[in-house]
Amino acid sequence: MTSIDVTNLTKRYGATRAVDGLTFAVHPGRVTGFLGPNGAGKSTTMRLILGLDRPTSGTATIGGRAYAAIDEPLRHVGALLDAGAAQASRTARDHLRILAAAGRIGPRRIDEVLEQSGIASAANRRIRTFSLGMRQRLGIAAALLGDPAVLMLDEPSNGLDPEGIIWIRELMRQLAAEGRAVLVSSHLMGETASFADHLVVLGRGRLLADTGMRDFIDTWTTPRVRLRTTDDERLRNVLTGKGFTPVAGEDGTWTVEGARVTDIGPLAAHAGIPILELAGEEATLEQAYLALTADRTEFAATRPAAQEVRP
Ligand SMILES: Nc1ncnc2c1ncn2[C@@H]1O[C@H](COP(=O)(O)OP(=O)(O)OP(=O)(O)O)[C@@H](O)[C@H]1O
Repeated sequence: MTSIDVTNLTKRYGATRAVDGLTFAVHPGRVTGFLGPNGAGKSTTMRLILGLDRPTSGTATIGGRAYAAIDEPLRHVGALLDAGAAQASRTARDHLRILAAAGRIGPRRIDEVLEQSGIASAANRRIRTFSLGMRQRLGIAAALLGDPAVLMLDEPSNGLDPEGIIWIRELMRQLAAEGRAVLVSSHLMGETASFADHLVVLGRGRLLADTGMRDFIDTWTTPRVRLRTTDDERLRNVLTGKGFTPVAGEDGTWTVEGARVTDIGPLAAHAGIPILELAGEEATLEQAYLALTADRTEFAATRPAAQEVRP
């Protein structure tokens, strides 16, 4: 089982610390979402892991080895960093053929990954005729070519249509279920929530969070319950008496911050208050992420949406 291990990794570009003392691991068998505002250092970290840039200090290893020390690296690590990098005058098949030959990968894999990426019917077309989504699929096909145990994908949903977004989500879940280590950067919180088990969040090159998805959401959001009753007065009195602050909505419902249905249901039952509706409101990854970045004020400056986050 192969992991990615980043240890005290720092990369300076002149006065900019793109990556600053970063330590985290990407474990096999799960999808790790890699989040952070623009310029947080996600792409730089991926480039350092792939040996495309040299760290100022610290290490990044895959299965305990630096990328440059791995024999036949395409068989161990697949990466999608810049889907625009493929030479536009080549066909998709030729592009993959050249990569396969360089990585000493048998040509049989080419058809498999073309099929798996949904571009088999366009295999003999020149890449210059490809849409952004097709280029993205070709980049993913290239990443899968060596059947690697580790995958690193930078914004893989970029340019994909709704069907493509569902495809990439299912593909990542499948790759993790097969026991691979999958690191995926994204700015799309709804998307990330749909495929990631674990999160690594960066801000200005530093680690802000390294935690399970559920824990992250629970830590950075407050639960909330919405309910409706025929006896508003008693409901308000009972809940206020228990330290809650129910807020009446215009549509006749009440909202209670900091409460779960398991808090409110038994209280109402015990007091004999008729309940017409009782629902917990699921907090989202986006709310949690914005709360985290709002809490660290240096990351909130460019994020007015943070004001919409529940306290
Ligand atoms: N080759 C380079 N030379 C100088 N500065 C660089 C270089 N590459 C990255 N940087 C700087 O390093 C910081 C981190 O950039 P990076 O692209 O890693 O962030 P990111 O989290 O991937 O951002 P985004 O979400 O916008 O892709 C930024 O301030 C960026 O300007």
